Amino acid sequence: MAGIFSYESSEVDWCEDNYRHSETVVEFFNTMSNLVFFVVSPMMLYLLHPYARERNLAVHLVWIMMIFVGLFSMYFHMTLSLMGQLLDELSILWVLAAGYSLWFPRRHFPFFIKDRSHFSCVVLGITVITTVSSFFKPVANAYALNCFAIHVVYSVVLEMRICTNPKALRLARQAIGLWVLAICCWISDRFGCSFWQKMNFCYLHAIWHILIVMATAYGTSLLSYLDAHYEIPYSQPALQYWPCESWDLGLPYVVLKGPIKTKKCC
Ligand SMILES: CCCCCCCC/C=C\CCCCCCCC(=O)N[C@@H](CO)[C@H](O)/C=C/CCCCCCCCCCCCC
Ligand SMILES: [Ca+2]
Ligand SMILES: [Zn+2]
Repeated sequence: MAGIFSYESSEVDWCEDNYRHSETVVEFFNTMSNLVFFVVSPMMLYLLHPYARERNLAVHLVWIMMIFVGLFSMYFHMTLSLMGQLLDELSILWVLAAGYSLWFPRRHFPFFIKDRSHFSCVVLGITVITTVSSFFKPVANAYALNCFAIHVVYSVVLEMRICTNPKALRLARQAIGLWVLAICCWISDRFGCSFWQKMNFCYLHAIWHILIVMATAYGTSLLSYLDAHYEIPYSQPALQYWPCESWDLGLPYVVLKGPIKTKKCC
């Protein structure tokens, strides 16, 4: 049991040189780049609050859980322990599960699903089974997670085929663009390490952390907008960017321009 906590007990080792910048932190830049989770998550919690308050406060789960993903990812790169790897991957799995339960478009539900609560129960069941399976071949977990990510992108593409809002279409292109850049960095770090070592540039996994957090911010704002558009249309949702609304640059979020049904407490 103690073995899974020991340094370098994971089979996974990223391209960055181990112990190059510190004796206690195995991969320094991969560890520190996770600080982006602690900056972006509270901002997204704040920016999406009006939509969450009107629709369902459970929406906040995604960005609260993202703080834990950042923590576990830091622990993983700091130790490269098997425990760190499992915590990192399982926390991502549960964020994906929360995202699917909240935002997977109702019109794509399989025929046997009655409503969103039924869908969430099925997602919960699949997530529990996947969590148990993840202990059998941990080295395969990241690939399975990337397959889920491809399905998320595919669902977004399907939604965009019927979407006519130019701001939402632009946001979808930005989100998918960020995700493509992120996954190229992840794959290149995994499989092209000898090349990047020759170039003396082993920071692609650290760049992946930053890009995937941004892709998630863009993706979750888009999915929140689509959800509000279909489920609470009276609230007249619209997309905006913080801090640079005029350039459509920064962190995207949903504003509600119509009447609000929930009571304002303060
Ligand atoms: C309709 C479905 C809605 C789903 C909502 C999307 C919720 C976002 C889910 C996950 C957040 C990603 C967090 C990334 C953490 C990175 C930590 C990390 O680097 N881990 C690696 C080890 O250090 C590990 O090898 C990585 C494994 C692969 C992770 C796959 C992440 C999936 C990201 C999905 C992003 C969707 C973007 C949508 C764009 C249109
Ligand atoms: Ca390494
Ligand atoms: Zn990582």
